[in-house]
Amino acid sequence: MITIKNVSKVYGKIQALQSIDLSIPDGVCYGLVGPNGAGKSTLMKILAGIVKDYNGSLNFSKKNTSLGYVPQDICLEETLSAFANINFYGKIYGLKGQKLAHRVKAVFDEIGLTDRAKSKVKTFSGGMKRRLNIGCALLHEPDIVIMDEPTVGVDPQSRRHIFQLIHSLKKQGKTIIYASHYMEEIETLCDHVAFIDNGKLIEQGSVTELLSRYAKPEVFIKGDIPRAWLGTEQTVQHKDGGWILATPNPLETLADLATRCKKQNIIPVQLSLMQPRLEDVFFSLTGTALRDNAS
Ligand SMILES: Nc1ncnc2c1ncn2[C@@H]1O[C@H](COP(=O)(O)OP(=O)(O)OP(=O)(O)O)[C@@H](O)[C@H]1O
Repeated sequence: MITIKNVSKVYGKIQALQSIDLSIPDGVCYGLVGPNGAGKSTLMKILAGIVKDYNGSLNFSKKNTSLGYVPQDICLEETLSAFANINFYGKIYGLKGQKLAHRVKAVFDEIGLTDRAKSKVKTFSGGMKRRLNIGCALLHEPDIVIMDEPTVGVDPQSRRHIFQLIHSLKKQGKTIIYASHYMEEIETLCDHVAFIDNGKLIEQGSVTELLSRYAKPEVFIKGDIPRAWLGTEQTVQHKDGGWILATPNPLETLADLATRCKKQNIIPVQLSLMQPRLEDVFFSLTGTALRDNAS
């Protein structure tokens, strides 16, 4: 367990973090979500021991916890080969000899770049550089992997690869702390999430718990259905050629619509529950969509 207590950080006049309290259980993938400038990177740098002049306290319940940190900005020497870069980081993490050679090989396999090990980094695509950047943090088999927006600017193939890698790290029981402003990624990868906005912790909890607490499913109906048919008491929004109905009782509304369709011999193209999204949770907490602020 990582316990973050009352952590604050100022850069000159900028309050980057304000009284953050968080507990991160072992073995989970923990998402940090917030718009640009929210304070995610600062918190990660504090966790990684890069930013040291902060207020508050940080406690790792396990003694001698090892950390791997994947920075937001790619930190590789472009004129050297992928192998030379990985080897360099391995040495920084204290590996040598057979152990270093074994881990370098294993990491190249994990990031799917074995056949490009001898190529210079400057010949790599953005996605390949990201994968190599991640690999550099895994050489010493850390207990905790901190990843700061590791999929920014990557192609779909590399993104898939990064996701597989994270699933594999989860299976190995690693704790992963993952910052992103892509909600879909957090929903796919993370068990827990903390929303940060303007340096403040807005809310945190398990993804399932937050979804059920803040966002209700909606009902979607699509077909030859005029707005008036849905009645005036419903909050209705037109989307993707159909209607989204916000309702406190989604199952009842669904059943009611099905009954009415049957009675009137209307066959909708689609009649379904729309699952709530983390984006909706963020919106209900802050009144803004994450992407309004994100790049
Ligand atoms: N070294 C620094 N010097 C001065 N201000 C900084 C420094 N690092 C971050 N900040 C400021 O602190 C605030 C939080 O920045 P931080 O990078 O932690 O946010 P973030 O949520 O990671 O944003 P992004 O998604 O854009 O990386 C911002 O206002 C930023 O401009």
